[in-house]
Amino acid sequence: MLRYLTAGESHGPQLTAIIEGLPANMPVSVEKINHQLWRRQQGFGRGGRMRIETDQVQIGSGVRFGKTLGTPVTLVVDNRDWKNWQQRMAIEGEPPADLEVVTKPRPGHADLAGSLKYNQQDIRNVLERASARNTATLVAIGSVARQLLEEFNIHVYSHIVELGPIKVGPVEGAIEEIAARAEQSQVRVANPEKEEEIIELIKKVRKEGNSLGGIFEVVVTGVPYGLGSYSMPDRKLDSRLAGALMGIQAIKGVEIGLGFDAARRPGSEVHDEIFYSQEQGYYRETNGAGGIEGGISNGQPIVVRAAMKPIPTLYKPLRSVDMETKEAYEASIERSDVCAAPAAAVVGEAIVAWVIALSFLEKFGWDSLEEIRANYNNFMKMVSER
Ligand SMILES: Cc1cc2nc3c(=O)[nH]c(=O)nc-3n(C[C@H](O)[C@H](O)[C@H](O)COP(=O)(O)O)c2cc1C
Ligand SMILES: C=C(O[C@@H]1CC(C(=O)O)=C[C@@H](OP(=O)(O)O)[C@H]1O)C(=O)O
Repeated sequence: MLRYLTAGESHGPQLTAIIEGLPANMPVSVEKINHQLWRRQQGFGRGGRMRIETDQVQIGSGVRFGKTLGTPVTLVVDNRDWKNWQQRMAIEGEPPADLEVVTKPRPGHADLAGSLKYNQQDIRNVLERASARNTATLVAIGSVARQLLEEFNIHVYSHIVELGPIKVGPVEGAIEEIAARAEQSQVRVANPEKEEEIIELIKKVRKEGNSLGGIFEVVVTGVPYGLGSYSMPDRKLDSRLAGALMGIQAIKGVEIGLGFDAARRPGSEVHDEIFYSQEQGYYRETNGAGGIEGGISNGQPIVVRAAMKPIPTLYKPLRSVDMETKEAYEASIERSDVCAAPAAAVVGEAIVAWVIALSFLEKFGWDSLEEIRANYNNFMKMVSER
């Protein structure tokens, strides 16, 4: 089974991920991982921390001469901010006498529930891991998954479809072109006319001490029939995608294909009719299902959207209560993102790539790239003959 674990605090020395279950002989490029890490750090609306960090991965195991060994792969990303936190985040010793203990929970963050659950008097012990800093490790593991998928011509793209109240609107072209335009945009939108409006909105919201969320879409092309299964809920490709996307900080909703809109339409305007031709085999003219029927990929592009709530740390804070004094307070904020939806889209791509790779290996085997390729080619032939 392909699986991963991540570890690391936001202001600790480093973030670590271990991937287990990758096939042997698969190319892994550090440069490609670093490129994905760089993409996650972009996007208008981010705060001061992104000027400190320049995320770079180090591979500590499982790869030799650029190829996997079939053994666990360790990925490490250093926190450059660590040097500013060494006393406050020391691994050993006593807390410094002047340590500022965090006792003021922010609505919308893990602060209150986390400090009660883990019996922490210092909310820093909660927020350090609840923070989305560790989405860097998700992008790193997702980038490795992507490199496996690329071997089979499977590609993952994303763009922002809504940001706060602004709908990007219909965007023209094939997904590759849409994603290429989004890649050039400071807010990952494929409609350049909307970019300025969105940037102005983020500036205004920042000035007001407020924050914004957004909705991003991830599309995967080249996915063969047969990933996932209807046989058990946890094997359904859609349930896996929804769970994985919901695992990203601040994601509050996931839609596959038409998603919530499917519930508002009659069946004739939802389901994708089936056609057959000698050249194409079975094909569809629509993709309301978003590439998944009965929990199984149906050969169409996978289309999934996720909704991110606004950032909880506000420069003009919401009302809360100091957990030590029980008094109402309005906290002062050091720094925060105002909008991180474009970054979340890159994390979304990564985690979607991970789920597709996991389901791909489940279908075609785990041990070596050559064996997987033979199984894949055989299955594709079987499908083309039906
Ligand atoms: C890429 C990214 C960046 C984020 N940046 C911040 C931030 O700067 N400040 C903040 O309060 N929350 C930020 N968040 C959101 C919080 O991490 C998140 O709301 C919090 O962990 C609570 O989890 P929940 O929203 O899933 O309930 C960010 C989320 C993502 C995905
Ligand atoms: C560090 C990252 O995002 C952080 C996510 C985050 C949060 O509360 O989730 C809070 C901020 O961290 P800090 O308190 O250090 O400014 C963001 O910068 C990152 O994306 O790499």
